[in-house]
Amino acid sequence: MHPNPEASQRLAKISTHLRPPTLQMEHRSFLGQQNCRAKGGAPGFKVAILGAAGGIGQPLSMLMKMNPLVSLLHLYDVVNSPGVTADVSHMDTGAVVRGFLGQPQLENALTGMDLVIIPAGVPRKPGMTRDDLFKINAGIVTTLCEGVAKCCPNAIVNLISNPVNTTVPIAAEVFKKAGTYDPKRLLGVTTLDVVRANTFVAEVLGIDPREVNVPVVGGHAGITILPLLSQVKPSFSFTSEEISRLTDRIQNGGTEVVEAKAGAGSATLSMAFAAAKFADACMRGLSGDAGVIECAFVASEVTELPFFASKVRLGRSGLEEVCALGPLSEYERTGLEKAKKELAASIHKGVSFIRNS
Ligand SMILES: NC(=O)c1ccc[n+]([C@@H]2O[C@H](COP(=O)([O-])OP(=O)(O)OC[C@H]3O[C@@H](n4cnc5c(N)ncnc54)[C@H](O)[C@@H]3O)[C@@H](O)[C@H]2O)c1
Ligand SMILES: O=C(O)C[C@H](O)C(=O)O
Repeated sequence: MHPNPEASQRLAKISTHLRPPTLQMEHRSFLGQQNCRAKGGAPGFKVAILGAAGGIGQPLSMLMKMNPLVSLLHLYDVVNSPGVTADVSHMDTGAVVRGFLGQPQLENALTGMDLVIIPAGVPRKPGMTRDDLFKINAGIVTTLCEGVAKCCPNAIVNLISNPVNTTVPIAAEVFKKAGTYDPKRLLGVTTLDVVRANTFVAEVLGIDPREVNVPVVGGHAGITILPLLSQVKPSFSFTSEEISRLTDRIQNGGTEVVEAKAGAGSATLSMAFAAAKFADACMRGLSGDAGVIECAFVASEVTELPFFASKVRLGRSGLEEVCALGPLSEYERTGLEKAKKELAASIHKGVSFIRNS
């Protein structure tokens, strides 16, 4: 007999209350039903991750579950989302987690969402360019964006799937076709380029990377990734040798990871970190925070190209302002011309993929 029968009774009550229903809840949430935890209706954003069981998707799911701005987290994938959902849902943070598996559950995954983050698609292997992913990922992004247009046309979309320079124009065309396109709500995620640039520059300056801010403009592939080292904060005068070495490393940061992973994929952890940072900025903007500035690949009039990555201001309606490039060095002006040529072809490829389909 327990020395304190009252405490023993209370404990028994708590443990029967906790264990079996928790398991039932995980199961029920997979049927798209209301999760018990949702009944309080905590204020916050409803976020879906499409491709949640992948290399990026899993750590990103964890990071979004940790974000206090998220009240409901929908994890969708065509494989393995039940396991990721069960795992992440046990974290004792505020967001309610629901899982969705396979195409028949895509609409339930998307309905009511404020923010949709898309890291679905195949990653590179050594020797491949991001453009080599086009054949498979173009179709995946099209299907997912058709779902967004139908089920949550007002959601902000953070598109991660490569090649970003082409998948963003594809998404725009899908939304135009559906009559839901709003350039303020479609953002290609290029935050990893900024994250890398800050880190590599901080190494040279010998300071904490969190104190560094390098705008990275253009696009998200090779020479289209254009770090504006002349605008680095805190300001610093690099030698030409430093500029060329840093630019090369930032442009090839993705390849550095692909080669180091030797066939096991591309950047996942640093990308999840970057995506979580960008999603947080989007939600802060939506909440009405002032002065939220990030770089992203968006519909733009900063150059003659219809899409371009640059600093943008995020606000209550998503993309509130595309910032001008500011003064460029001679080195950056030359880089910009080369970047624009490649970007024009990548954008055209995405637009024609939908218009000729
Ligand atoms: N924007 C960037 O900076 C950046 C950085 C890194 C990677 N990426 C890109 O992100 C993508 C994902 O990379 P990863 O390493 O996570 O790949 P991964 O293969 O580990 O994961 C991709 C996930 O997408 C899922 N998926 C495939 N088709 C789907 C569909 N139709 N609907 C929903 N989910 C689907 C897969 O099941 C898998 O779980 C790649 O295209 C990669 O090139 C972009
Ligand atoms: O390099 C890749 O293929 C993935 C991603 O675009 C990256 O920059 O790490």
